[in-house]
Amino acid sequence: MIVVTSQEMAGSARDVSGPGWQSKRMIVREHGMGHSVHETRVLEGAELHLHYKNHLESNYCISGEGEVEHKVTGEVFPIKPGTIYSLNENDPHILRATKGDLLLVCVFTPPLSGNETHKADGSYASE
Ligand SMILES: CC(=O)NCC[C@H](N)C(=O)O
Repeated sequence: MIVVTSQEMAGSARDVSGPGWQSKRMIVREHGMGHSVHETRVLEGAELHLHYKNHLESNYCISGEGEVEHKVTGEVFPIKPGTIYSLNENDPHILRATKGDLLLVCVFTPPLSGNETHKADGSYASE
């Protein structure tokens, strides 16, 4: 069994941040689960242009409010506590935190190794 706490992740090599976000990679590739699970905070007012070309990602909102815009279709979906959105087609998107920090439980497949930050195109490198 694998047990990891947010508290022990704080300040570790798997506590990673970028412009407007911070993420604790709690379950990662080395755990062998086939996915990674992160506690992600997107700071209020942040607008992230993301395109996970090499990964599928789901995000479940715990607190805060925001929206996710599909860059191709132009659709905009509100995000509030209890909302999950899944980028099942490697969808290019814009994530906005509009009211408070967005606190998300984030799942990546295939799993991240834990120390990734975004490339210029909004993706993470493949393995
Ligand atoms: C929602 C999103 O993709 N935020 C950026 C950080 C990412 N969730 C991660 O955990 O690396």
